[in-house]
Amino acid sequence: MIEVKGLYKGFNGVEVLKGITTSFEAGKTNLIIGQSGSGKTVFLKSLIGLHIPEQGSIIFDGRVNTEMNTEQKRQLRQEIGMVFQGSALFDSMTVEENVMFPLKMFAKLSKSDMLEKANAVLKRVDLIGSNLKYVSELSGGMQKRVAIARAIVMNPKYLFCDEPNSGLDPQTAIIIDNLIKEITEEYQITTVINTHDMNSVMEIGEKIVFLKDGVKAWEGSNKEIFKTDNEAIVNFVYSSNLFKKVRQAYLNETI
Ligand SMILES: Nc1ncnc2c1ncn2[C@@H]1O[C@H](COP(=O)(O)OP(=O)(O)OP(=O)(O)O)[C@@H](O)[C@H]1O
Repeated sequence: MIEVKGLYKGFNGVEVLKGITTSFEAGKTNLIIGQSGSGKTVFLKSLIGLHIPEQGSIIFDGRVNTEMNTEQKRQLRQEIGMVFQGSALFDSMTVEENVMFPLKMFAKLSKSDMLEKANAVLKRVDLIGSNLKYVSELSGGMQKRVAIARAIVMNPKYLFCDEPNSGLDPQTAIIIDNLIKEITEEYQITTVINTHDMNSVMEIGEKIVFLKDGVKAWEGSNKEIFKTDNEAIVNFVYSSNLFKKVRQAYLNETI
């Protein structure tokens, strides 16, 4: 579980995050949504430790970020898996080498133990048989699977995903979303996903934090989004006519 308390972060005197308080439970897919420029990336980077907040705290299963020593921070970094926008894989490496990369960097394992772990996660993401292919030979959806396999190979407690299904067709995007959701539940990972995708919100948004101008304007689940009368979130999510109709049908109990 990650608890966030009164988080402030700004740049050159301009506040971007303005006192965010929320929490993200283990085993759940937690989503951060909001308009462009609302502070989602700054928030995600603050959670990962790439930005140092001016005020507030981030508590990782009881460990307060501001109270950790160097060794504790190093330990925490090893418990974090990341899936970046665009996958951020190494083109010059095979699938297997990409997945083993974190193990080579952080774990003292024999080649055969690394291979065993890589194969286990590649199996989990349905990529067995692609071990020796180069990233450039894979489709976008397969590349995301490799990125997910690499993110979970160290058995992370926390998984951060930045726009994990950007650039994918809607069907593949939902498959990738559901894969992340299943893995999150299976391994009881605390997963936080930064997304623009309303399908993801509806499909896997077990907890949604909606940011507006650096402030948490709403939080709740995908089911609650249908019922809420919070104007900010309704206007954001139901900006399309289709979603407006779906919401109305849900409220009228015709779906
Ligand atoms: N390193 C930085 N230095 C200065 N300003 C920054 C920096 N990073 C982000 N900002 C500013 O913080 C604000 C929020 O940016 P952020 O990237 O978090 O938005 P976002 O919600 O992720 O947007 P998008 O959906 O377009 O990715 C923007 O006004 C941006 O210019």
